Amino acid sequence: MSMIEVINRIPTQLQKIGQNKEGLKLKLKEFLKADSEIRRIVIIASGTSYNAAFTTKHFAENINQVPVDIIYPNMFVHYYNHSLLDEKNLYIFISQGGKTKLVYEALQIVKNKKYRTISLTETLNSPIADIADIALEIGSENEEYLYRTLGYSATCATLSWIYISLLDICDKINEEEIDIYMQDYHSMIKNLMKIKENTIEWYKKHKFELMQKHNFLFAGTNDLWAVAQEADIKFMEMLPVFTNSFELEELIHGPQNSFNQNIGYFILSRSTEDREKARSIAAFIEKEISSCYLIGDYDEASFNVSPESKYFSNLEYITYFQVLAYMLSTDRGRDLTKGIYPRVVDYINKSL
Ligand SMILES: O=P(O)(O)OC[C@H]1O[C@](O)(CO)[C@@H](O)[C@@H]1O
Repeated sequence: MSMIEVINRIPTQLQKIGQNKEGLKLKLKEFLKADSEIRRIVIIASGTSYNAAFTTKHFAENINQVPVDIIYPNMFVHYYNHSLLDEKNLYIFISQGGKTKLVYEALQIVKNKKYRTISLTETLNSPIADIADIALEIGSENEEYLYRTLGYSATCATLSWIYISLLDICDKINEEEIDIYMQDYHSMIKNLMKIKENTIEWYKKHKFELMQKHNFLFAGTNDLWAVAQEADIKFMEMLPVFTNSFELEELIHGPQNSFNQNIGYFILSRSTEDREKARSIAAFIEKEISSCYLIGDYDEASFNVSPESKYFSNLEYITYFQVLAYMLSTDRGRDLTKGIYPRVVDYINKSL
């Protein structure tokens, strides 16, 4: 099974996640029944799992009116002030593999305090799922590659439905409003394969230029910053080349000094969010340094994602980068079934 087939499976899996929303809500309701007040949502996760939490943070904070903190497991276990842990918080531990050592240790810390814990893993048959108060599935079922594409999109989708369910449990949303989210979610799902096809066409025209780049840089604002961060990690682990990502404005607070023509630049933007800033930075890079690809929802963009969704368009944007990472890594001759340095585990092991 090639990775593009995994990417092709994303719409079906997202569909299933949407269909499971009642089951998800019931599990959460049963768990939270005694006390549904949530002061903060605190998420502990690494890599792509962290990026999925980051991508949906803005949505969660807007609809639930509850702050969402996302903390790397190592920071949480060793350097976080554990006296800040609060029984009114909801702690979510995400690990697609279900056995990331520090996510497990972080969960143990919160569990020892008897505070509320939820795990999100690919399978419930995993050490992290075993010790959480409630164990939820991400919805990726069985992703074949370690370089997660389906897992990222599924984690974003499941988190979004968790956030909508939390509103529902507290009677802060009615059926019609839930239906608006569901229709919008389906519009996103329906558009993913079209974006995939358009990306392949776009890639054919830009392949020569992209193959010459030594590094890549991604920037965006709001949730597109999180998508930029996920694109960054995909290119880094798959192509593999060294990459970096920035919040849009931060791009010109230092990084611009290191720009050169060997870097491929991607600026993610929406017409409603900092469009002029994105255009100005792209024009600067394009005229002074090298090609800069504006990835947006408008015609002047180098690639128009043409998103159909209002609330879940980040999953439309990431499709472009998932497909591009696959195309570039394949054309560079990368075998995605193997890590570049499997011997790393002789030095340090991240898994239980
Ligand atoms: O979600 P998990 O299984 O804890 O893994 C964390 C990260 O480690 C990787 O598997 C490898 O870096 C990433 O793909 C993933 O995001």
